[in-house]
Amino acid sequence: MSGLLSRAQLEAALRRIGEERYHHLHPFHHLLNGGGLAKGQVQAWALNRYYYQRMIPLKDAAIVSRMDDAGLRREWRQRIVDHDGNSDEDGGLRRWLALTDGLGLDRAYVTSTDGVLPATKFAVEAYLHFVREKSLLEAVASSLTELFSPLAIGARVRGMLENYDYITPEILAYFDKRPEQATRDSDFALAYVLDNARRPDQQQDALRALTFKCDVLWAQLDALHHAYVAPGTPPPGAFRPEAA
Ligand SMILES: O=C(O)c1cc(C(=O)O)c2c(n1)C(=O)C(=O)c1cc(C(=O)O)[nH]c1-2
Repeated sequence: MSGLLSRAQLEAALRRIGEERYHHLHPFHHLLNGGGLAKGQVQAWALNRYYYQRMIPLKDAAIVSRMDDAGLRREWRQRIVDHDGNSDEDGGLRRWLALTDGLGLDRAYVTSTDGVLPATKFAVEAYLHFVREKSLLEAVASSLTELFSPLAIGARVRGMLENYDYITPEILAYFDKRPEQATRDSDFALAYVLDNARRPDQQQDALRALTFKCDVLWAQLDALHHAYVAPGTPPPGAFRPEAA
């Protein structure tokens, strides 16, 4: 059994999980950032990730519904506003659709989610089930991948702008706001986890929750890689890029 970790040790252990398992290490992201993908493969990435984007506010609403404390709910509900906006014209989800529009995908096809890979759906839905079924501490800890997203997003935006002539700053506007929002959100979630994981078993739960979430992100990229890079066999009914 592991003993009780100090705050600093727990934080270091959480950060180590990100260094070892976060999706910036995935080969599909290396291809995406480095210009190694054809346009159809970039479309497949944006189309599949729409499924993740769309689940995030549902996942955060599930977390809010489990919080007894009004102050906590007030803090967490901002995440839902960030994604849903205050009208159809703004919010992260709307900006994600600007990306899929900009890549030439049909809006109705994207929002139907018909072309999304089954494995993407299973991974993303596992995240929603996790935050509903596990403790609030584990649900909050599972959001801590956001500690690592600003660096990953910076490298992605730089790489995509440099390597694909059809990618513009407007198309990638979704990512403009994320680093600041992710830093705010993950600072709050990290303090919550460090304050509330007081027993060794709770600390291990928090570490396992973050590992689980890294797996959710990794599995989405595995699915993309298998379907669209090698061996390149999308399952029946999934999005198929047009021949170049
Ligand atoms: O582009 C990325 O690499 C990336 C990663 C993550 C993440 O680490 O889960 C999120 C996002 N983006 C993101 O845009 C986002 O809104 C978001 C919400 C959450 C969450 O778990 O609550 N993660 C992420």
